[in-house]
Amino acid sequence: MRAVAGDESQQPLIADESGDDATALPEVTRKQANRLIWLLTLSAGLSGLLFGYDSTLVSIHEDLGRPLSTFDLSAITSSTSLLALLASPLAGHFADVVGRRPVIAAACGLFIFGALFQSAATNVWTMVIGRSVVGAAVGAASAVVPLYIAEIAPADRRGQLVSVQSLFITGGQVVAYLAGWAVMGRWRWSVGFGSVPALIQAALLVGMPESPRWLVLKGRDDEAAAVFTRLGHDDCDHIVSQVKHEVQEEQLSAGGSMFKELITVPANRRALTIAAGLQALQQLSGFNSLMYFSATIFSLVGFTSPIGTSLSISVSNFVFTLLAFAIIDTVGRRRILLYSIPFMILGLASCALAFLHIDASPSDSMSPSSDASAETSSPWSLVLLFSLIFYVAAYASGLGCVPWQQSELFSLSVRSMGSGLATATNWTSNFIVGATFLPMMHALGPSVTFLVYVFICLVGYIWVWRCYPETKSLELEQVKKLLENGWGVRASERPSDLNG
Ligand SMILES: O[C@H]1[C@H](O)[C@@H](O)[C@H](O)[C@@H](O)[C@H]1O
Repeated sequence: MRAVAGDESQQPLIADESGDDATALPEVTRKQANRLIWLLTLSAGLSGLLFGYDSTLVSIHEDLGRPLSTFDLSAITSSTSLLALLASPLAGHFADVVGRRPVIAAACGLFIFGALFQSAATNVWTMVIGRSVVGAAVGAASAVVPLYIAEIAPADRRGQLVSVQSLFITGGQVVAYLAGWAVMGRWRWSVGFGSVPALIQAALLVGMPESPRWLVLKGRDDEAAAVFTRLGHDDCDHIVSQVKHEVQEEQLSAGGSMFKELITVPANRRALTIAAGLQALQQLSGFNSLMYFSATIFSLVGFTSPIGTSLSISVSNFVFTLLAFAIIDTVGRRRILLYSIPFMILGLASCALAFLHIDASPSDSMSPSSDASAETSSPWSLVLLFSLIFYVAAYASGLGCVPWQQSELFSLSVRSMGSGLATATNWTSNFIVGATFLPMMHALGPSVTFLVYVFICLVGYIWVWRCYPETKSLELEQVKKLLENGWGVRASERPSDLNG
């Protein structure tokens, strides 16, 4: 357990919220609180399943009134990420004004509506509208769900609980591949199926309490204390007054405007730089080019079952997210990234090498070529497959998961706006990678394209090493202190320095 140097007023809060303190509660109460925290995490995390499911490419081949052109396909696929990037900062704003829970509920409603609308689409433009509605839901949920989970989680399990969302996302991507396969072209079923988890979530939302920290922010202290009690804190008045004190301090220093506070207060500005930087790095390292185009890549290099091979990418992504989930609170966020990014670089570099030996000339189509089975895979194609899986494993155990811890970096009064802006950075970068991957493959060739991602990961590694402090086990209220006088990397690496 840690305290920030020189800040005596934080000490009791740390004791209140630690896992140790929870053991002081009667066993039954502690178990009930644990169960509730898990239930809330899983209910909120269901949005992640929809995020993963809906952010995967839909393969629609007919049935929309005309054969689909490349333009139609890109409009259908990019509408999701475009709307997600617009919706996430808005969701951050509304999560501050009306609360975290109503925004999760609104996203849930949009998921249901969007899924049904898509499955009834009669032409390209109605499909684009359906995808856009789902995109807005994905954007809102991806900004607010990790924030909600971080605000209800005990400090020592926060990393793991927030990572549940990543497990759901990557699980949703596997299910989307499997569903696409199982329905074999009956895409109306696969898009409509997206409404099922959303309906389950709608039912679960009825019993979901508002984030107690947001309640304190809005002066609803009694309600906040009641939620903290249900979450297993035994001295709720104390934690409420600590969070309140924090809010008052922040409001005094910023003079009212949330955006001004985010940009002008140095600790907040650093938090935003780290959160948005990590999200940009997650996307610009190129992972989603595999998610979206791996079937195309595999058909180019002559694999007989490109879709099956692509499934191995999404399954590896899911399996290694489990690893991140298991170790994030013990190894820590920063250390996981410092250990895993070098392996990403290695994987990408050996992909670039393999491509040098493979005759892969990209075509205009985004769909895997159907006569790929005519070619035979060379040993270099196998090297490519293993390198890609290696890269995915390294990505999933670090960069795929860690940036979603973003909300812990922000102090309460700017947390939702900061998380919204960082999420918008994720979707903007996602859009850039989706739009540039195939043109880069054409213009630069596959080897150089992969070397570009190597370069981005190298720069990202150095930046993480210099600027991203370890936040594991710190209270949300403490992280702000860490960022007050610099990036806080040294202080966070030496727990003894943090014990005032
Ligand atoms: O954390 C998730 C996860 O890594 C997904 O697999 C990826 O598709 C998303 O873009 C990312 O945000």
